[in-house]
Amino acid sequence: MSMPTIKHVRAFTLRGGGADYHDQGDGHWIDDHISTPMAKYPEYRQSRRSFGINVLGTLVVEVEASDGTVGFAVTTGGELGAFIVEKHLARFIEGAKVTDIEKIWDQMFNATLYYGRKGIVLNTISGVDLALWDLLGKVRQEPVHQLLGGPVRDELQFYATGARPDLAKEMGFIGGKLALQHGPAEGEEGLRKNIETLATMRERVGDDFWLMFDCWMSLDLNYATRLANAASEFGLKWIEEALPPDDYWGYAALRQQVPSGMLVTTGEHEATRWGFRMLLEMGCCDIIQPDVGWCGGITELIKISALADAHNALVVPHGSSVYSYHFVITRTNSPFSEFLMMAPKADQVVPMFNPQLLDEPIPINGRMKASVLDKPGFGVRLNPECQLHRPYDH
Ligand SMILES: C[C@H](O)[C@H](O)[C@@H](O)[C@@H](O)C(=O)O
Ligand SMILES: [Mg+2]
Repeated sequence: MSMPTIKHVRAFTLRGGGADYHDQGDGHWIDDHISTPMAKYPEYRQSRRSFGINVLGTLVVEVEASDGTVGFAVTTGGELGAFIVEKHLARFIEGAKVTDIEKIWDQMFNATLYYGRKGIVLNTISGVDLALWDLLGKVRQEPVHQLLGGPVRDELQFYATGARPDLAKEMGFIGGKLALQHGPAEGEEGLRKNIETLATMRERVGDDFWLMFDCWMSLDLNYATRLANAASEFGLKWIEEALPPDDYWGYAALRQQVPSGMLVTTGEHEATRWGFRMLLEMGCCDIIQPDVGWCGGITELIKISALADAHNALVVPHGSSVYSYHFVITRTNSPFSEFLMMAPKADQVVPMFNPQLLDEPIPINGRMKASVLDKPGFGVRLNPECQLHRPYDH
């Protein structure tokens, strides 16, 4: 069966929310005194935008096939990613068949090995890979989940990340993940405030609703251990990304030191099968949380997930909208998903990559039927009202 070839790949940038979901305006919970590795500097403690969490913006990758079919994807990457696509990766994409996804990935990864391996380069490779899966699905008129082997369950269930786990419970989510607001630089007073927040939420949600802390790489081993022990009294289900991503040794120690039954999770800033092999083989965590738009795309996440399965680890991808939903629904070791509450007060369910993706599905009562995903590719369209900018061409 002859398959179309890829005629063009184009890279655009977009600002304002979307895939770079930290790129929000004032008054948003996601930028309200969240603990980060920069919080040791008081001038960078109140707002993550102050130190540049949103400098990259969204990268839009578009691939057009010889039969006129167009696939696309969005991820975090902006102008840096656009440069890498147009000036470097395009040569491996244009002229290839729409089915050459593995080969294109291998060439993109090995050709950028001298300056890539993780971070913006893997974000960019992920964006291309997601666009290629979208294109293949559209050419074959099949949803991506069907290309991956099909659903293993009838619906997805979600926990919600945001400032209001109490409202998330009312909306039908299975749990609520709080962004930790105080780190080591704020001493015992900060630790007490963290626990007070957890205690208040536990009081509101009762005993059977998951509560988690997301520490966004901001702690040290001692603080994380003390936080976990203090939080145990209020049934903290997991402590997420407590340490910097490269501190595999610290994670391995933390996992031995947290109270019995508390889970240690990490991985959203890790990339490739090799990075996750380190996390798994060093016993760093119980759940890995790759972001499919940052770890290498669907093509790499398939490999990461199989490795995790062999280690009896769960794979719960970091919130990445449809790009992870189509994956999670097909994996037995991905029993639930994250949904990032992008409404400024975390008081209503809005599409995660708002406003960039039209037809982006949202959880209803904390769940999403697999049938909602039964549209070709990832089943979303780029919002034509979003002003695309193409900073480079080739
Ligand atoms: C809520 C966290 O601080 C981050 O903003 C979020 O992007 C990520 O860590 C998550 O797990 O959702
Ligand atoms: Mg996280």
